[in-house]
Amino acid sequence: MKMGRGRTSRIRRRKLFRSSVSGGVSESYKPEFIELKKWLKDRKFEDTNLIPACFPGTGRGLMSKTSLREGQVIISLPESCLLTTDTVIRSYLGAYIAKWHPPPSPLLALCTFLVSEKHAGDQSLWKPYLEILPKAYTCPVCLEPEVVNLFPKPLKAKAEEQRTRVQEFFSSSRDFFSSLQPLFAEAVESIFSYRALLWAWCTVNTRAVYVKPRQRRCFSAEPDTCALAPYLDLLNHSPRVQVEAAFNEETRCYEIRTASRCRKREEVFICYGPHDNQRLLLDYGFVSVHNPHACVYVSEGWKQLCSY
Ligand SMILES: C[S@@+](CC[C@H](N)C(=O)[O-])C[C@H]1O[C@@H](n2cnc3c(N)ncnc32)[C@H](O)[C@@H]1O
Repeated sequence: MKMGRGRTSRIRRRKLFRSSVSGGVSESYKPEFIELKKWLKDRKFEDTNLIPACFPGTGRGLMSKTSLREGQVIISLPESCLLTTDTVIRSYLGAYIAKWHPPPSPLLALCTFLVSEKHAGDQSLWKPYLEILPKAYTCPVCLEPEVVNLFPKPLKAKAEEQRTRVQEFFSSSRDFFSSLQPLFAEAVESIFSYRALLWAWCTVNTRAVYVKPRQRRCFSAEPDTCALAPYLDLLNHSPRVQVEAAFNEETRCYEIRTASRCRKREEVFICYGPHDNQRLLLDYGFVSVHNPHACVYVSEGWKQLCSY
């Protein structure tokens, strides 16, 4: 192909260069995203700024449709789209939670709802959201012990702690799951398996946004600060961007305002926090290359050696 030398061809080449910098390939044509967009529209959310796309390096994320200014609200998700403990309490699980002693944790309520709705399949009102959730996760708790064994000692210890925590979460929740038997035709043990709970735990752990703590008597004293935010939770992390994210009491929407500019068709990032790579791997199942918060953990032996 002959390359022109005029202004139009320069603009065309610049455009080509830009899209190859981001390298994002739109996924908005996929049936699962078409369904999700319809579901969101029914809940009064229509996105003008972003489209789902797949990016080299970061995988699935959101791409800007137009250029985004500093200070612009990039997404404003209505309360009706959020999955919180309120959603769970209002559901068929509410009565079971209210009568269970000791009161279940807010995390258990969210995980139970996710597993139960996933089990409901086509009957679930949350199906379009559940369909776009990852089928599997890469947090250390999901990795084979042989893989965890290859981690540096401090990370291996944290990964084992995480596995113990999730296993205990499962064993301490089994009686509560048994109490839900009247809701299901199948045995609850086959629905609320360790595998299913692990998937739900990772879903909440890697995707939930922070909301103002609420205190309700039907839940244990653990903080009730997690909300699942469909679509918004497709935003990937970059330690280099700054955003403000919070539930706006006036608009009754969860809003994200960016402090960084973003060009058209680039991946739009948010910052999950100033996390080092150990924290990112433990909490989200990935590490960030060129992470300005990266640090090296040294074990006791090394500390003693360095103090000589
Ligand atoms: C809130 S979700 C973001 C959307 C997610 N990529 C998806 O496809 O559903 C968080 C997960 O995205 C992935 N992720 C986020 N930021 C990333 C990054 N900078 N590089 C690689 N993976 C990332 C990790 O798997 C993380 O657990």
